[in-house]
Amino acid sequence: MLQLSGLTKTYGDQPGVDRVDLAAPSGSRTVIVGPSGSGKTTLLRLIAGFETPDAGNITLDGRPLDTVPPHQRNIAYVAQEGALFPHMSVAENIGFAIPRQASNRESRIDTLLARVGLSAAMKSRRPHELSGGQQQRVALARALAQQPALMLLDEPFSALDTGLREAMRDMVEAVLREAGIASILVTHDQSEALAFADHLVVMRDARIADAGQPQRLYEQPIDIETAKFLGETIIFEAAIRGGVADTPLGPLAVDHSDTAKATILVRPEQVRIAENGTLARILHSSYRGAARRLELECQSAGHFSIDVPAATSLTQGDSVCLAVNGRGHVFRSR
Ligand SMILES: Nc1ncnc2c1ncn2[C@@H]1O[C@H](COP(=O)(O)OP(=O)(O)OP(=O)(O)O)[C@@H](O)[C@H]1O
Repeated sequence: MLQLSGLTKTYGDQPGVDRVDLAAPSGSRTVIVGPSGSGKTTLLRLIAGFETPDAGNITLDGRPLDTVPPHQRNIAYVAQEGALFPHMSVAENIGFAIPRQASNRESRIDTLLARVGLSAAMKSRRPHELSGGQQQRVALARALAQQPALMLLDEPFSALDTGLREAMRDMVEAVLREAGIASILVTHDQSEALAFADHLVVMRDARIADAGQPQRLYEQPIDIETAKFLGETIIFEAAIRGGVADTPLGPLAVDHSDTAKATILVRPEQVRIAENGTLARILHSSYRGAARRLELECQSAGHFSIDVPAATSLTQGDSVCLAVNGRGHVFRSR
């Protein structure tokens, strides 16, 4: 189990990471998301030991890491571009952390290659003879060869295109799960974060803005900024009476006690077209293959977009009635 408490790192007068507390149980998958400059990479580099904290501490399985150099931390690091040794073959890269004299060295390299979905024919290739996705697979195999307690993944899929990205993400998740290795993944991509994480951390201005189970963060984010960071939003103010908010989209059950004025979140996918309900006008309709996206204007709930079946006959200028599924979320802080 990795434990961070009060972890702080400042560059001049610029906070990199500010009083961060975090626990990652063994075998867990933590994802850190946040806008550029929010401190994600700094946090990973502190954990890896590439940076020294100004305050706070890091323990792994109860052992303080303050004075432990990076290569003795039992932590592997996979960077954005893989950073393979260019002059070494695939086999030599993967075998880097396996002692030369180990009798099972070759078979371990073969097992790791297979585990990341690469054929044995790749063994003698150099990194420049591999695609971006293959290079990232080798980087992952090299990190797995260290048999770490914790794997740090800093935007490891960001150089790959969408389809490959998803395949790689699923592969990495499966491999780490099988090996029982805890991981901390940094990404810019909200959907990647929600898909990979069992614990999601949103960073902002060097601090943790919100953390918890991905579904909780998506449905019940702590504040408007976190809500917007994790997906599209419809936000309005309304009074709550008897657990029901009187909203521009009609009466809506909410997760908060009664108050005269609350700020409420609804996700656009909760909104559907209904026989009757709140009137909205279609400003724009665009075909997206699997669905059609309607950009709507609703007098008091503003502009937002919803996806409907692609075959719909609704077009720009039409009026529709809207209803909301599920509950609205009331922000506790703003
Ligand atoms: N070596 C450094 N020297 C000075 N300032 C730094 C250094 N590394 C990071 N910072 C600053 O610390 C803050 C956090 O940077 P960090 O790279 O951790 O953010 P990030 O969330 O990983 O951003 P990105 O998503 O763009 O990679 C930024 O304001 C950055 O300018």
